[in-house]
Amino acid sequence: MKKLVIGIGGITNGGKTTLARSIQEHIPNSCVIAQDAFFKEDYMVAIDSNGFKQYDVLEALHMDRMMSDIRAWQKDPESFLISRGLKTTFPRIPRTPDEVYVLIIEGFLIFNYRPLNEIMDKRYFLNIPYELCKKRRCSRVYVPPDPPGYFDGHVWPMYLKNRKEMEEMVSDLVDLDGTKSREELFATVYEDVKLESQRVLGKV
Ligand SMILES: Nc1ncnc2c1ncn2[C@@H]1O[C@H](COP(=O)(O)OP(=O)(O)OP(=O)(O)O)[C@@H](O)[C@H]1O
Ligand SMILES: NC(=O)c1ccc[n+]([C@@H]2O[C@H](CO)[C@@H](O)[C@H]2O)c1
Repeated sequence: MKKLVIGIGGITNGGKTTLARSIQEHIPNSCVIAQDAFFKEDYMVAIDSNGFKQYDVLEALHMDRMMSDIRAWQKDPESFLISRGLKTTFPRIPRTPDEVYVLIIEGFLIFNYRPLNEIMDKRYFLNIPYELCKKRRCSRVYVPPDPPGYFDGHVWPMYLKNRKEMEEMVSDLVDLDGTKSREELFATVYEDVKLESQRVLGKV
């Protein structure tokens, strides 16, 4: 059985979730683990001197829990897919040498966390400019909702800080222009993931 782990990271509202889901829908035996599902409960998140909840830092996330889900997938991808209610195309017996299970790890701080970084075979980074990011973010409702001034007071400065840290840790990111259409982004990454799967199988 072969495995492929891809990371779809990037700026908030860059389109990570949209892209990850569309890849998952089109690649058989794939699944998504999304970092946003691991935010700590509101009362556990620190507050800065301006009263802003510090959500855009690794400390706001249960990274240990995220890693244990990932380890469960690594140990037995087929059972993991079944446990998530996803279909597998491979029969349990007999196994064929052409099986590739694909894990898509999606999130805004996935490349800043070393244990996660180490297990990814391919890393994509979705980026959009400040104005578009602010516009998209302001049209979304998070739980809890962003308080007034949150984007410029917390989200953007943290993005700049996290991005700098990430650039010191990883060098092989594939940059994706998040201003492109959903279809164009999907097509680019889909073709690449298919190629990576062939590579994992030793066919290219
Ligand atoms: N290629 C695109 N073109 C235009 N709008 C898009 C595109 N991709 C996603 N969107 C829209 O932008 C918003 C953010 O998308 P999405 O939730 O996929 O981003 P994200 O990076 O996962 O955000 P988050 O910061 O919550 O993690 C959504 O309203 C979505 O419909
Ligand atoms: N619990 C949540 O999902 C949550 C709560 C508050 C803020 N956020 C924001 O999610 C983004 C990453 O997708 C970050 O920029 C957080 O500010 C998420």
